[in-house]
Amino acid sequence: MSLQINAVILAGGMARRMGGNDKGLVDLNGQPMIKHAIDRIKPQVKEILINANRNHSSYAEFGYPVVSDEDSGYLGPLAGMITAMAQTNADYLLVVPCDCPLLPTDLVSRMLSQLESHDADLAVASDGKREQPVVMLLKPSLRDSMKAFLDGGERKIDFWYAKHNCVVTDFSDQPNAFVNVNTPEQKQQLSEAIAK
Ligand SMILES: Nc1nc2c(ncn2[C@@H]2O[C@H](COP(=O)(O)OP(=O)(O)OP(=O)(O)O)[C@@H](O)[C@H]2O)c(=O)[nH]1
Repeated sequence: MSLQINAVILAGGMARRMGGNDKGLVDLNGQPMIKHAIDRIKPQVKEILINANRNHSSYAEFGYPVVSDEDSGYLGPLAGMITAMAQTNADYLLVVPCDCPLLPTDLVSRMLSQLESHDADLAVASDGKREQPVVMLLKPSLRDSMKAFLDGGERKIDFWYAKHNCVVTDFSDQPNAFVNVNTPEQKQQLSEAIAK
């Protein structure tokens, strides 16, 4: 029996460094930022969920369900994850942010293979220098633990996964895969690099 893997694309942040403009909808080389992530992830998963806290009708135009954080307090990415984990019936949930337009096309296969070979609960991606805490493959059954962590006032994702059986999947062979866009200047730089 093949495993079902679904994805949530997190677009629920305030995007303060982008001047408050909704980062997932900001144009990058002719497409909304989130569309680049969707195109990378779509072939790798069965279903996609978009997690956004504003502009729902714009996000709905991509053709996937859109959900807001259960708690509307902008509690950070973990809030989006627990919302998505409650709504999925998949074996594993892939979590990615909306602001990484160059995500690996072999993200799921490599994380899953490592996760299974280590009998781990979750895999987190690394670019070889840093772990990428908002790029994870995890079991939805971890939701209770994540919710308790968040309810306890904690926000740091790496502190949460350090409590679990976690493997780090190395993507240092794709050094730009997790380039992320937080500011208008970074958007301009990436736009020029993609266009070359
Ligand atoms: N659901 C949800 N996602 C969030 C929240 N805060 C950040 N994220 C998402 O987590 C990822 C990383 O977010 P950041 O870039 O650190 O935060 P941001 O709010 O988008 O941007 P800044 O305000 O500039 O820090 C992005 O995909 C965000 O959309 C939140 O409160 N809820």
